[in-house]
Amino acid sequence: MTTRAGFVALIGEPNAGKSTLLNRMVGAKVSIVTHKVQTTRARIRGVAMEGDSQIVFVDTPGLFRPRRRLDRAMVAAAWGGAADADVVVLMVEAHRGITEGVERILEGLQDIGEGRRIALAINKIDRVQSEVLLGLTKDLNERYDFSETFMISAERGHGVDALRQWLAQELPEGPWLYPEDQIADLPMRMIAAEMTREKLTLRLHQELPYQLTVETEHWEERKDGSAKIDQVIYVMRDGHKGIVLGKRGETIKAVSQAARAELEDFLDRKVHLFLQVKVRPNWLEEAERYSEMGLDFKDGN
Ligand SMILES: Nc1nc2c(ncn2[C@@H]2O[C@H](COP(=O)(O)OP(=O)(O)OP(=O)(O)O)[C@@H](O)[C@H]2O)c(=O)[nH]1
Repeated sequence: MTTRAGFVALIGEPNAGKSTLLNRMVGAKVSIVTHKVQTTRARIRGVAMEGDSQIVFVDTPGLFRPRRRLDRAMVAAAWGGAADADVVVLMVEAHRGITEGVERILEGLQDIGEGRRIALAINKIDRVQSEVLLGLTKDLNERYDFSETFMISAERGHGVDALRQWLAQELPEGPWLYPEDQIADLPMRMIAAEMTREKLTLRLHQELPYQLTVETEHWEERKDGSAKIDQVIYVMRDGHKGIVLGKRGETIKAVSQAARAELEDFLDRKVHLFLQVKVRPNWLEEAERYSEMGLDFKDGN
């Protein structure tokens, strides 16, 4: 049997549908989808098996114009992920077409495209008429010579199998990177932290977009089959702590319940989730935090 294995980077503007596509291809909720933009802060990978190929997905943060230092790290991470990948898939939203952001990514592709397979996936085709789609396909292929174009709806699953099959056959021959039986629990701690962060983001809306981070500190498998998970929510200021806790602890309680329910669903067993809120000032500026969030692709990690 000839096995294949390699890395696939999904790139695109924030909200393009990268997480949704990743979840579909991997078949489990490994990367968190919310309606807010720029939610994918960490490098979260999922692994999909397709025939004899093992596809390791790198879900990059949104590529957007850097503003703060963290944003620059995110952009570097996004391109770093693409530059390390065997195959890159650029996702473009069908109804938005060639935006300024897409233009910038197309320019960036010129630098990393050398000797790499780059596919175009026009996503959200459920939102446009076919004439629009054909026009967009033509325009994009005139600007960049894509190896292949796919028209997909990540949300509805249209075209996703074809894309996954194509990716599988494009990967280099070689041994699998992860033992098949380990795939499911690859980044469990990270997934769990992302679930809590998603619930916080949904609950707090505009109040605290970036200034918090969640880490899973402890994970204990109990004899009765349940899991005890301890997480810390780090905020930047004392004032933020109060917001996360809410009046009489209502916010944190609701977040904890929602996250626990999702974790139980995902793990298919009982979960005891303990959340703590701690202040860690200036974490945005701490370089080592970047690496914990998986943002330093280039440093051999
Ligand atoms: N109509 C439609 N909506 C979609 C489709 N795919 C994704 N979406 C929606 O688009 C929004 C963004 O999807 P995400 O998967 O979070 O996008 P992302 O590219 O990972 O976003 P960032 O994490 O910000 O980089 C969500 O509300 C999805 O439900 C699709 O095929 N059709």
